[in-house]
Amino acid sequence: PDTCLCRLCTRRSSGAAAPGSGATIFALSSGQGRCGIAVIRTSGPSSGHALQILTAARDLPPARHASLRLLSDPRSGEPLDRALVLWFPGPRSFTGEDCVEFHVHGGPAVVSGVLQALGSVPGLRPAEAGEFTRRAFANGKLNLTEVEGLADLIHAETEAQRRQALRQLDGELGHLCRGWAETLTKALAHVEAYIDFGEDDNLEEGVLEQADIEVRALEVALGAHLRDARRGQRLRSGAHVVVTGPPNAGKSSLVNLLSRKPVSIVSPEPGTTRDVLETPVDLAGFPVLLSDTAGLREGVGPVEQEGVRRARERLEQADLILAMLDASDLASPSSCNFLATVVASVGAQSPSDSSQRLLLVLNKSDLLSPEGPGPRPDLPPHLLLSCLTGEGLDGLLEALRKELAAVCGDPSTGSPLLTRARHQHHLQGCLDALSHYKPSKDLALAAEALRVARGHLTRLTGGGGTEEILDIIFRDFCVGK
Ligand SMILES: Nc1nc2c(ncn2[C@@H]2O[C@H](COP(=O)(O)OP(=O)(O)OP(=O)(O)O)[C@@H](O)[C@H]2O)c(=O)[nH]1
Ligand SMILES: [K+]
Ligand SMILES: [Mg+2]
Repeated sequence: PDTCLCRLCTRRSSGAAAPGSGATIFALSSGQGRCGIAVIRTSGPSSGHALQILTAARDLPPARHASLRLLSDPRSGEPLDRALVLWFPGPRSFTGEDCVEFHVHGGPAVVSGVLQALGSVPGLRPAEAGEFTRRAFANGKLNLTEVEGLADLIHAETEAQRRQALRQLDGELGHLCRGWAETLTKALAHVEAYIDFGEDDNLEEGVLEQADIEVRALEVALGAHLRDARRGQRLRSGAHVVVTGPPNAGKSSLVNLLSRKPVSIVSPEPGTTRDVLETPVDLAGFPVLLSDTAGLREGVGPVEQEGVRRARERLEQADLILAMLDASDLASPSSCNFLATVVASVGAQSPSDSSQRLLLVLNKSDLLSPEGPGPRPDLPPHLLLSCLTGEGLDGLLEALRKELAAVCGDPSTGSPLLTRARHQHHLQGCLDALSHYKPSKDLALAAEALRVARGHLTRLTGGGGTEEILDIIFRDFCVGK
């Protein structure tokens, strides 16, 4: 253990830290740069001691109460700042260890002065990225899906992402998995009892049948969640929305309007956009990667032809297609061709399969004469818009919100989403293992299938997680988190 020469050092930490957690770590936990208040945290057995040294006080402040204290450098005695300090003795702290928070004035000199003072206290060292959360996980304060939720919450950029991350941090997904794992444990107990006492009369009737019913119900539930899997991942990393249509329909005008910046060149010349231009936008609270593409037409030069090829390629990856036509030009060959190919082929898919979705937008509504006949009566469902006047934009945004809720899943309702490929992998593994559960054939193999299936659920929430997985997940965190 670290020894301290400081005369103030009258007691060690409250001893609540997990055994073997080792060093006490410290870091700036609020953002870098000049700010009103900066928060510096410590975690580990020497936290209380560090607080005593920096406040030159024999006693620790009352636990979990903000106290105003003068902080000074223990080496020179020089005052550093008048700050709020909070003392969180373990295990009732974020990491489960003894923790201290210093709320100091946010000037760079104050922050670096306090960090240096902490670094001079024996037993303290700067924290590595994600180390606070890692300790919280090691001490059972958060399970793995909650850690992922916290990482997502820190990185959330849109409303829907924030809601989803908060739900995961609240442990909804972990709770669901634990319930499923319990079902498997019970079924396993029944099968094992049957293996041991199968011939006995003492065994309750219908033990195996009950296990069977529960396992089959679990398979149905897992299947339903897996079908939702891509939605949660889209919510985390952004849904692909691709704007397509014949040349000059106003695709680039719409992309600029939705992203509120001049992403693409707009001009009266057909064939202006050639490359695929991708921009991240927040559409109605959902994270979206919006792609502008070349107008679809044949018989053009090689460069534009390559643009059309790229546009078609990008179209295949779209979660949601914004199909755009010039409302004043619906009879043209390029419009008819577009309706007959792209719009008809996506529209023909059944809406229940989770493949692509499409919104048909008729732009340039300002060019339609108020008395004249509206758009063709044989058109599929569509929205009228004018990128020029902004008319119809609210309706389009509302339609987009509905479509994106279907594409990404609605994080305010419904069951917890699987936001990562890791979640999908383990649920699929669990389901695959259950397909080998056939107690009528071989009881020992059936029991093994239940064990393997349960193992996948446990690993999803971090039980028996390997260091490798932990490294990948904690890599997302920054220092001080
Ligand atoms: N009147 C009117 N003109 C529009 C509207 N939207 C776009 N335009 C005009 O239509 C022309 C083509 O617009 P773009 O946004 O470049 O069309 P595009 O579909 O991206 O064209 P390509 O990239 O060449 O395929 C430009 O002159 C725009 O100013 C609209 O709502 N009303
Ligand atoms: K154009
Ligand atoms: Mg364009």
